[in-house]
Amino acid sequence: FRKRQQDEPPLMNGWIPFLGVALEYGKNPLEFLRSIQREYGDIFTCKIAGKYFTFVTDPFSYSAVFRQGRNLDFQKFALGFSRKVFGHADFNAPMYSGSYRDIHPIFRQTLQGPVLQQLISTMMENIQMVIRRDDSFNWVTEGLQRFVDRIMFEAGYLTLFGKEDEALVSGGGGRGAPQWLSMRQAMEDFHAFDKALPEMAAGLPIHLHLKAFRAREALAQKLHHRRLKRNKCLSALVERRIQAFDKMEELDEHGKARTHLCILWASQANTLPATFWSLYYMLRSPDAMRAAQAEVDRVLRESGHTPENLDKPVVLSKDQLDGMLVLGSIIEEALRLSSASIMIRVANEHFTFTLDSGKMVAIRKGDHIAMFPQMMHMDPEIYENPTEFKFDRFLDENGQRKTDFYKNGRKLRHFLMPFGSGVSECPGRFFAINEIKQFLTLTLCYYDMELQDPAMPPLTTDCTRAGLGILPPKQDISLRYRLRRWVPTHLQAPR
Ligand code: HEM
Repeated sequence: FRKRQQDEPPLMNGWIPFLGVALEYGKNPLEFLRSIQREYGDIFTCKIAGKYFTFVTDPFSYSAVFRQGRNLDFQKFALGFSRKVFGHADFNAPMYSGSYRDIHPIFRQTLQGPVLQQLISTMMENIQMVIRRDDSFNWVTEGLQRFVDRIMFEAGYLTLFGKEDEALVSGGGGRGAPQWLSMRQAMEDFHAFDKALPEMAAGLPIHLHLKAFRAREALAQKLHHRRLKRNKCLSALVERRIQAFDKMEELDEHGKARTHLCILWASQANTLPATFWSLYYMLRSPDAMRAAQAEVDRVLRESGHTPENLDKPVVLSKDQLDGMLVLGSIIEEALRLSSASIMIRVANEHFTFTLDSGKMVAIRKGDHIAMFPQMMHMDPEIYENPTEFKFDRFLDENGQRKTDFYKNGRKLRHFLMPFGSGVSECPGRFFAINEIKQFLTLTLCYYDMELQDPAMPPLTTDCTRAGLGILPPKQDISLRYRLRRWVPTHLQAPR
């Protein structure tokens, strides 16, 4: 057990060798960290599974962490973690680290700025392609999570990795079915792998999780370069990464495929539950439904969806989606309630860290600095009744996006961080918000939807995701829906 040195933060060694406080932390990180914060203040160190994590819990001090770029490293931890779970090469090693430095910026270059429009247009087509395959004009019941995953997994996958050539998939015969069947299998594999991820994050080798291991390898098979290169409409992100990894001669084909698996996971693992919560909270709140439906109707009307072109797919620009502030607020509120990401940096050197309060603490080389924004998202001083869903929490009195939130009478710079912040901030965040907006818009346009049992007590989250992002619900819930024969609501007779 390590001893606390002078000027170091309070230290929680726990009483179990190696594990430290891992069990208490893993059971419910939010409650555990809150209780330590109450006792020891805004900064403290916990031993978790053999490593030392110094938690910075004061949101005003987050900027001080982000300013420590020289002393605190993000890549080392992120690449080490990703290598462990996805099984790709060690890109921290000298033989790869030079070339990998050129690969990382591809995220920002292909997921942000003007190129985003193309990604959004493809996603719009793909969501509608999946919805239009549906023929449930009579009421059907399905798990809400299943409904969301079925549509969003396939649409998101095809948007990034392109569509397989149907003639090749079906041996030249069938139309349509093989692509979706192969997507359904990929979705099952994705869930089998993703479910085991928290345990792998805690250190369990994937080989002890045979089902997850097989699922990971099956997914990687689909992402071999020779197969991806045959696909139509590859995203710029995947195309550029294929070119870059092809230049790394040391990597074999399966090793390259595993690097694409990281992208598949990053693009789906948080988006699926975030979409689930956005739709769930919207359906539960009559006020949210009314406001969202009015916004969707307005935008559809503006983009010319008239009775003459009802059979044509809905097309919305990025600007139109950006202007959908009610949906934006619903999504941000759902993210606030369900996000439990942990942000981690590793100290390159011994250094002194100065908190916003002016207090100084000594940080040891090799220790991890951790931020857990869920503590801020659930702080009643910042968000009144923090466990309640308020669809317009992120709208001001003029209906614009609200950005002023306060603690101790001071305005917060960081008040909502489901996507992290600083150097490691999620590069896919703009795409993610847009694709959830597209999903909500299109499901409101194409379906009548209601929860089977609206009076059921609110779903709770499963709080054991080891800081890996958006928490899934503890269980699924039944959704009733039927297609509306492609008629946008503003063109329907009042119901
Ligand atoms: C609601 C959906 C999403 C949420 C909540 C989310 C959240 C996050 C978070 C918390 C991180 C790590 C930040 C950190 O460690 O500080 C991250 C990283 C990342 N995300 Fe997202 N994400 C979402 C969707 C997406 C999508 C759709 C994509 C891609 C198309 C994507 C691509 C990535 C990538 C590539 C990284 C790693 C960045 C790096 O290594 O620098 N994410 N995301």
